[in-house]
Amino acid sequence: MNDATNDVREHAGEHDAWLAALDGELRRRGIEPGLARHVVAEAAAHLRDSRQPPLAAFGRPDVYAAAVADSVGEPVSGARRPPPGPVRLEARGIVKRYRRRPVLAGVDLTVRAGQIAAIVGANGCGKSTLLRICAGMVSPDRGRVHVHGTLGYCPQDGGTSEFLVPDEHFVLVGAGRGMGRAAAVGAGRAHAAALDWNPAGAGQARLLSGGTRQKLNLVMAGLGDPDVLLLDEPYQGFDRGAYVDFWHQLWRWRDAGKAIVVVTHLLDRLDRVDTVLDLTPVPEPEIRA
Ligand SMILES: Nc1ncnc2c1ncn2[C@@H]1O[C@H](COP(=O)(O)OP(=O)(O)OP(=O)(O)O)[C@@H](O)[C@H]1O
Repeated sequence: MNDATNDVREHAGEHDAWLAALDGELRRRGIEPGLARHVVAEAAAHLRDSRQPPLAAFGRPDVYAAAVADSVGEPVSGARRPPPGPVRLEARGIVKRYRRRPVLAGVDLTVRAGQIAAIVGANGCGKSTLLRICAGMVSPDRGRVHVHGTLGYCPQDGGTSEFLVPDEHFVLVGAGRGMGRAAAVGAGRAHAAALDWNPAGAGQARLLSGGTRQKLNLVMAGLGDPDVLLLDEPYQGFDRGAYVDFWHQLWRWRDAGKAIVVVTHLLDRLDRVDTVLDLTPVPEPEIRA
C-alpha cells in the first residue's frame, strides 16, 4: 500500500470520527434528527470536496454544533423564556422628512436582547425608513440611534448580487463578519435548512425565485450571529410553509438572545412578538367652532 492510499484512509478515519462527534453533539443539543442528518451530510460533503482536515474546516465538533444549535435550535416555550437582557437597540426622537414631507415625527424604539419588536402601519408611513435609519443607511434629520453589538440587516428587496451563487454570498458576508469560508458556507446552509431551502448547487442569484432570494437575504442577515437583526418584510414571496418556518426562525433567534426588529404588515403573528410600534399617523382631532 502506498503513502497516498494510507493518507486517504487516515483522513477518512479522522473525518468519520469528527462527523460522528458532530452528530452526537447536535443530538445532545436537541436538534431535530432530520436537520442533524442534513448538517452532518453537508459537513461530510464539504470535507470530501475540500480535503481539508475537519478541525481546520469547521473547528471542534462541540463548538460547531453549538453554533448550529444557536441558529437553528428549537424555540423555547413561553414559560421557560429567560427575562429580556440588556438594551441592544435604542432609537430616540427620530425625525425624518423627504422634501419637507414629514415621514417620521419623533419616533422612539427600544429593543432588548431576547425581544422581538414589530413595526407596523399603513403603506408609506415610514417603516422601511425607520429600519434604514436604525441600520445606519439613512441619516435622520433629528434623533439618535444606538446599537449595542453587531448588526444584521435584511432589506425589503435587493441585497443579493446577481452573478454570485448562494455559497459565494455566504463566503462574502461571512468574511466581513470574521468567518472562514467553510464555516460561512456551513452556517449559511444550516440557516437555509431551517427555512426548508437547500442552497447547495443553486445557480446565480439572478436565477432564483423571489421567495428564494428573500431566504438568501434572511440567511445573510443572520450569518456570524449578529446581536441585532433588522428585518424588512423578509418573507415576501414565501409560501405558507416558508412563512411559518420564518416565524420559527425568528423565535429561535429571540430565544438565543438576539434583539430583533421586524417590519410587517401581516398582523396574524403580533401576539407572538414583545412590542409593537405602529407608525400609522394619528389623525388630527377635528376642532369645532
Ligand atoms: N429616498 C427617498 N426620497 C424621497 N421620498 C422617500 C424616499 N424614501 C422613502 N420616501 C417616501 O417616504 C415615505 C415612507 O416610505 P417607506 O418606504 O419608509 O414607507 P413604508 O411604511 O415602509 O411603506 P410600505 O408599507 O409601502 O413598504 C413614502 O411616502 C416614500 O415615498
